Parts: sequence; structure tokens; C-alpha cells
Amino acid sequence: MELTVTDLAVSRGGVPVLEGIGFSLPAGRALVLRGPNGSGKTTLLRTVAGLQPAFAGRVAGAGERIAYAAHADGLKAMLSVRENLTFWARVFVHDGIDEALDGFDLRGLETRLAGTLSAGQKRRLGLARLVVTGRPVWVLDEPTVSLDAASVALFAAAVRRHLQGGGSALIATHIDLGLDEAEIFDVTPYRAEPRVSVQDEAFL
Ligand SMILES: Nc1ncnc2c1ncn2[C@@H]1O[C@H](COP(=O)(O)OP(=O)(O)OP(=O)(O)O)[C@@H](O)[C@H]1O
Repeated sequence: MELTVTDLAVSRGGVPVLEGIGFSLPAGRALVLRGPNGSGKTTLLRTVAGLQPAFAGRVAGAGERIAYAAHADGLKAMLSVRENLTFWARVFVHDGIDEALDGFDLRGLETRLAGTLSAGQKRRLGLARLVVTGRPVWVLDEPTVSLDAASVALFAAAVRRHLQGGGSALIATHIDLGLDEAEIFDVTPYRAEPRVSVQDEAFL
């Protein structure tokens, strides 16, 4: 089943941000959202994840198929790395804890409290959580913030495994992930149609 976005329009704080957005994301594929700051990438991801209402258009194939990872890592500071993954695996009634630990190089940190991790280590754990959700559509907002080059490569490899397993990924990022197989979708800043005044119309 593919994720399909059709003619989507979204406002934030009463101001139009996105209009006429459409794409489809089949199983096994990744789509990278590009666009300048403020163009609406986060807004689009939040709408796809069901966290932001649209005022027009349609999102199909999302809902409970989505695993959403935003800027905040959302970790339980007083649980260990393994306990965090176990917690989320139970919430999503899935497993994959060992795959998550191995995939994000977290074995050496398994017993550490999440609250004591460095920013990049927290990010790795936050992303490892995707694996234990078992959900097919990963929706990721700037997933590589705080990651060093080696961790970006781990992340790209995890996405690739997810795609090979029949999953898909929608990713907003400003950096090159090295995912050559990903398609690019440009989110262009919303521009209101220029209004033509009655006076101007006289000259048209
Ligand atoms: N709660 C809000 N109220 C009003 N405007 C908002 C709100 N949240 C976001 N916006 C505006 O919506 C527009 C799109 O924001 P969004 O965060 O989706 O952009 P982005 O492409 O993800 O940006 P960046 O690359 O900086 O992360 C921006 O102009 C932003 O200021």
C-alpha cells in the first residue's frame, strides 16, 4: 500500500503555508523533502502524521502505518537505552530490540540511562526506536541533527534496510544522506496569488 498525498493545503496560525501538494510514496521507496527554512517541510510531515489538520486535500495510507520522528527525541531519561527500546516495543506490540541496538551502534550503551547520553547518542536512540515500532512508513523530520558522519551512515543503512524490507520513508533534511535511491520533492514557499485591483484591471 502506498502513501498518497493529494492536493493538500495547510495553514499555520491562520496563514496558508502549503497549497496543492501532491505525491505518492510506494513501498520500498524513500522521498526526501527539500526546501528553504520556513517553506513548510515540518508542516507537511506533521500533516501526513495526522498531527496537523489540513484545510483541503487528502492523505491516504497513513494513520497507524506511520512512525513519526520529530526534532525532540522523546526519550525516557530515567530508563536505560534497552529499557527505552523495550518500552516502545511494548507500546507498538512489536520487537526488533536487538536489530535496533545493532543498527544504531548502541550495544555499548545498553545499560546507560538515556538522560546521561550525549546529544548524538540520544539521537541514535531516538531513531533506533523507529525499528521497534514495526511500522512501515517512517516520517522523519531532520533525522540527522547532532549526528556525526559515521552515525549518518548508520542511519542511511537503517533506512535502506527498512526499504528493502518493504517499508518506505518520507524525510525532511538539509543534508545529503547518501541515499542515492531516494527521490526528491521540492517544497516551495507558499506564494499568495497576486491580487489584481480594479484600477489595474483597467490596463489589462
Ligand atoms: N504555530 C505556528 N503558528 C504560525 N505560523 C507557524 C507555526 N508553525 C510554523 N509556522 C510557520 O509556518 C511556516 C512553515 O514552517 P515549517 O516549520 O513547516 O517550515 P520548514 O520548511 O520545516 O522550516 P525549517 O527548514 O526551518 O525547519 C513558517 O513560515 C513558520 O513560521
